[in-house]
Amino acid sequence: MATRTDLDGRPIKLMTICMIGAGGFIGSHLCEKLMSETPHKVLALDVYNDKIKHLLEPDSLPWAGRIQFHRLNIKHDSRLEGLIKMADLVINLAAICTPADYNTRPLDTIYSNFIDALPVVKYCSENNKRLIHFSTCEVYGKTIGSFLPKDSPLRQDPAYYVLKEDTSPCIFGSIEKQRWSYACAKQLIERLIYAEGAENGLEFTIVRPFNWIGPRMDFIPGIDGPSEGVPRVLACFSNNLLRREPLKLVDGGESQRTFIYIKDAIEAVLLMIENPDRANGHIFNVGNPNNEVTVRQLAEMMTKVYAKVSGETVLESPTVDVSSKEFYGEGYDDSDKRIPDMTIINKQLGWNPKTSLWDLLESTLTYQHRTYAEAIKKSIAKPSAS
Ligand SMILES: NC(=O)c1ccc[n+]([C@@H]2O[C@H](COP(=O)([O-])OP(=O)(O)OC[C@H]3O[C@@H](n4cnc5c(N)ncnc54)[C@H](O)[C@@H]3O)[C@@H](O)[C@H]2O)c1
Ligand SMILES: O=c1ccn([C@@H]2O[C@H](COP(=O)(O)OP(=O)(O)O[C@H]3OC[C@@H](O)[C@H](O)[C@H]3O)[C@@H](O)[C@H]2O)c(=O)[nH]1
Repeated sequence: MATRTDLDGRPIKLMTICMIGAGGFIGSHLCEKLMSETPHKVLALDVYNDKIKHLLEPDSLPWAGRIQFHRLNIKHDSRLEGLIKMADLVINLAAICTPADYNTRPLDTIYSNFIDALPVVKYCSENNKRLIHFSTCEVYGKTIGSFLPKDSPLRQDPAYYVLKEDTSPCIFGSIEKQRWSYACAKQLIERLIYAEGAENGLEFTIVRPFNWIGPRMDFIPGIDGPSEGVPRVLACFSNNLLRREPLKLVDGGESQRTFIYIKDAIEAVLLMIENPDRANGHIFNVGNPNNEVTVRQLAEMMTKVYAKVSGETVLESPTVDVSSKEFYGEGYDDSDKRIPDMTIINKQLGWNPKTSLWDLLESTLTYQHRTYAEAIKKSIAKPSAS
């Protein structure tokens, strides 16, 4: 391999990366990228490894020996500190991060996103290890604009809705709206990491992903996850399309999101990994401001794209309205709109997202159809005994 250089033309040093939560959606794509395009070594830690099995076996893979899986739960495993000590860089992705859990399992959500991350931060700080920690765009909560009257012209002013790392406030709902248990726990761990940087010199980067989507996200209920489970919206809508059921629009599908293709986002993470001088001490929004839709528009686009890639007709009523109380239960609330400001990541890393929403849905739904259509047909033909 030719000498690889960073953004400032310096040779990139070979690293051993301790990746916690490597078996999840983002972790699987990051491991794939690191194995296929870099010479770095990965200590992959997770409770599961199904999504990275293709990188671990067989032994003849070109990167054999560069990725090592350690099955462990960071809640209670004394191997954690030793593995962190072996690494040059720690990336923490481990978390409960599906909205259906925030209001129904608030304790697990807070423990997972705050308490369980504490030893990781502490071991990094004590052992002088660089940390890239995955936070979330949810730390911004609701936009300032959402509190203005519906007909206020200020709602059109980006100052009232674009989310900026260094100036936007974090606006959550009341305590009984347990939806915010996740965002609040993530905010506190961000503050703790920032304080470790300020007081003890911890070298850190905080990533705030804005709805990264693509293949291997979450699970399809009843196929590779629990039948009653509620994954994030991409998997919910994929499941509905695969089963020829109407897509469920929570509270009218009026919330707005910007979706980014996982492969674009992973490019940004690789730049952070390999350009520590430009990434350390920063919090980065990583999203695609050009791909904004309401959830209703997302449902309509996914319906069209799925018809194209599967060759199936569209249902007469492709969507159905459902209340958030019915879908998620008591204590659900929502972020109204999420547009990332890209100034900081652009300036520090020169990164920009590339893939349009239509294109990313086309490749993702092609994957969903290829991976799940047969299994769904079989499960429908042979309903489980009850
Ligand atoms: N995907 C997104 O759009 C998005 C958006 C915002 C924030 N994030 C953040 O990015 C990170 C990764 O998200 P993802 O989408 O890959 O989620 P994911 O659920 O697919 O991955 C998380 C992984 O962490 C593992 N994990 C959880 N608790 C663990 C523990 N105690 N010990 C060991 N492993 C544990 C899980 O088994 C899972 O494989 C999370 O911190 C999440 O909050 C993701
Ligand atoms: O079937 C569904 C599922 C979801 N939705 C709606 O679709 C929107 C997006 O829902 P998602 O499940 O993808 O999750 P959210 O965007 O609300 O939160 C996510 O944001 C960033 C991360 O930290 C987490 O991965 C998650 O909290 C929400 O408004 C939700 O109410 C539906 O209308 N129907």
